Amino acid sequence: MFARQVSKHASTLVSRGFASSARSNRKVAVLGAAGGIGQPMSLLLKSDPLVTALSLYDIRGAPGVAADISHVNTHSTVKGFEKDDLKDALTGAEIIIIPAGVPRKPGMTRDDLFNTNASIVRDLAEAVAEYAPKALVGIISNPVNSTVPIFAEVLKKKGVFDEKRLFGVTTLDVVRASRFLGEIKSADPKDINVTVVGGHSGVTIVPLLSQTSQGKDVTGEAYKALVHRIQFGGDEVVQAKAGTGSATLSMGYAGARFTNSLIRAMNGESGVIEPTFVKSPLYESEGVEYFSSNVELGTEGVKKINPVGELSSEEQELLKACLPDLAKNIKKGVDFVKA
Ligand SMILES: NC(=O)c1ccc[n+]([C@@H]2O[C@H](COP(=O)([O-])OP(=O)(O)OC[C@H]3O[C@@H](n4cnc5c(N)ncnc54)[C@H](O)[C@@H]3O)[C@@H](O)[C@H]2O)c1
Ligand SMILES: O=C(O)C[C@H](O)C(=O)O
Repeated sequence: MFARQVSKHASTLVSRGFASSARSNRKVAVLGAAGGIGQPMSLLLKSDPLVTALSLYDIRGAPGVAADISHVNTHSTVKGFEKDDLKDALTGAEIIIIPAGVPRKPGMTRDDLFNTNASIVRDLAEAVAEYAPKALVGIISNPVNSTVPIFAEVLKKKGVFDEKRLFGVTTLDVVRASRFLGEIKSADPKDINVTVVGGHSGVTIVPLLSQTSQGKDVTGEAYKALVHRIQFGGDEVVQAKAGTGSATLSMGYAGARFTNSLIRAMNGESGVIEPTFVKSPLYESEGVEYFSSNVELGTEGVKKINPVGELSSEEQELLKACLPDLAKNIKKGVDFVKA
C-alpha cells in the first residue's frame, strides 16, 4: 500500500515539475551531497524514476545521507562516499551535479565566495577529468559565472574538455521568474515559462518577459520590480535565512529538474530545452565566452544553442548591463586556473 503511495507521489512529482520518458541506466553523482542543497536534491533525484543509481559524495556526512535516502522505496540504488573515495564516487557516473562549496551570508555577493569555492571546484574538476571525463556536468557552486570557466579550464588542461558536456545550472532563475510572474498574474506557474539569459548573479540575470504571453504586458514600476526580484531573488533568501545560508530547498528542486531534463534528452527525447550557462558563440565577439540562453539538449549534452530572440528596448538595456559584468566574472575564473 505504502509502496503504491510512494510511486504515486513520484509520478505526481514527475507530472508537476519533471517529466518522464523510457527508463535506461542513468547513474548520477552528487558532489556536495550532504549540504543544504545536496540533501533535498538527492532526495528528489531518488524520487525521479529516470535515475537508476545515485552516488552521493561529500567531504563529510555523505554515507549517512545515503543510508537515509536509500530507504525510500523507489527502484534506484544509492551509495555514499567519504572524503577519500572520490574516485569510486565518480567512476561510471554519466551525470555529475556539483553543489559543493560555501554559501553566502547577508551582505556578501556571490563573487565574495570566489576565494573559497574556486579551489573546491578546481579540485573536483581535476578528479572528474581523471575518473569521469565523458560525464555531463552541472555546476551549482557559486559564483557560477566564474566556476563554470574554472571547470572548463581544468578540463582543457587535462585535454578532455568537451563544451557540449559542461553546464552552469541557472534553472533557479527560471523557476523564480515563473513563480514571481505567476504571483503577479494570479496564474499557475506551471503554465508560465520565462526564458532567463545571461549569467547567474545580479544584473547578469536577464529575464525575457516580453517573450511570454503573461509577461509582455507587465510595464512601468511593476516591470522594474519584477525584474529586480528575479535578479536579486537569491538575496531575499539570504536575508531571510539571516546568516545560516542561501537557497537550498528551491535550488534542490531546480537542480533535480535540470538533471531530469538532461536524462530525458540523453534517453532520446526530442525538444528538451532549458536555459543553461554554457560555452556559447552568441556574445563571444564581446568577450563573453560563456552565456546562458535556451539550449536544446540531446543525447550528448548540448545539441543546439538558441539565440536570445527578439528583445524589448528594456531587455536590450538589461543585456547591455549584463555583458561587461559577465565578461569580468568569466575572465576571473579563466585567470585563476591559468595562474
Ligand atoms: N546555482 C545556483 O542557482 C545556486 C543556488 C543556491 C546556492 N548555490 C551555491 O551552491 C553552493 C552550496 O550551497 P549549500 O547551501 O548547499 O551549502 P552548504 O554549506 O549547505 O553545503 C555545501 C556542501 O559542500 C560540501 N563540500 C565542501 N567542499 C567540498 C569538496 N571539496 N567536495 C565535496 N563536497 C564539499 C560541504 O561539506 C557541504 O556539505 C554555494 O556555493 C551556493 O552559493 C547556487
Ligand atoms: O543567492 C545565492 O547566493 C544563492 C543562489 O545563487 C541563489 O540564486 O539563490
